[in-house]
Amino acid sequence: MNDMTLTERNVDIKDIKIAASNVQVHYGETHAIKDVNVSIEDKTVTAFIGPSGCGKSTFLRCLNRMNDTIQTCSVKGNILLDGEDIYDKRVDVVQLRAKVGMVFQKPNPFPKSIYDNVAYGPKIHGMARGKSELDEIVEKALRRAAIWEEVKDRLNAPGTGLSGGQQQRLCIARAVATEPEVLLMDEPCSALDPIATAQVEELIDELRQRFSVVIVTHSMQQAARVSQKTAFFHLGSLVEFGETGQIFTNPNDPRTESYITGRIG
Ligand SMILES: Nc1ncnc2c1ncn2[C@@H]1O[C@H](COP(=O)(O)OP(=O)(O)OP(=O)(O)O)[C@@H](O)[C@H]1O
Repeated sequence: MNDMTLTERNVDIKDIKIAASNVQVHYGETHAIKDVNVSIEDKTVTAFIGPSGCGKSTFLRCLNRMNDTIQTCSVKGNILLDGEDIYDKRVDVVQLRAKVGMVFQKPNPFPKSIYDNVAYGPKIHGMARGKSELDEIVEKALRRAAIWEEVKDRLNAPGTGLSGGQQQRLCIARAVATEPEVLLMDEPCSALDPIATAQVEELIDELRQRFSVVIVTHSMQQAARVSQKTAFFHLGSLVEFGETGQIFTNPNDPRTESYITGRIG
């Protein structure tokens, strides 16, 4: 993808959080991702869009090695986080996933209390020296996920007892509690009503002040609202990547244009 080289996009190398090159993904015989090159910038929301089955989620899962959990899946190519190869044999995937957190399509709180959902990651990563430090981390994460006021009086209640929108914000709190550098979100609003969606979108905008967010979405309105960069995938290839405004108003590739005008999808 020549239009994404650093020089042409005028992006300083220090602003690149994740650099993926020549990424290929197979599920057995299925060639799901075909030679994808993309640079994800720091403190930016990047949206992955494209028709169903084009490989958006597969590529997203490459960025924190979530595909490792799928037996038939093989990932080739190079993915660097701050210049370091995340597929290097020496990389501890648990640490990697704390740095590159993930929020899934369906809210999936653990069958534990609200407090324990958020405290779990910081505990296993030894981030707190005692109970009061852990309490602070939990409160900070719940505040950042804009759900503190709603749950502060029932931290010991089960996370699964919250509404869908609250559960998703709890999952976001759980993901931000380990102080990630990148947050991957796979259709985070697809199970939410418009009010909860608006809350999560507002939150995404706040989160990007601190780190880079990559969001897979089927909603072009959502991509246009929340992202600064957009990547359009089609049949496993990254067809076009650029400023969100440009992709939606003046795409370079006819396939992007067909998708955003509703002719393919
Ligand atoms: N676990 C899996 N095993 C086998 N094939 C898979 C698996 N997950 C995805 N695929 C295949 O890989 C391709 C890309 O799928 P992927 O889910 O990444 O697309 P997507 O763009 O995220 O789709 P959607 O928008 O429908 O969620 C598809 O052909 C899909 O059938």
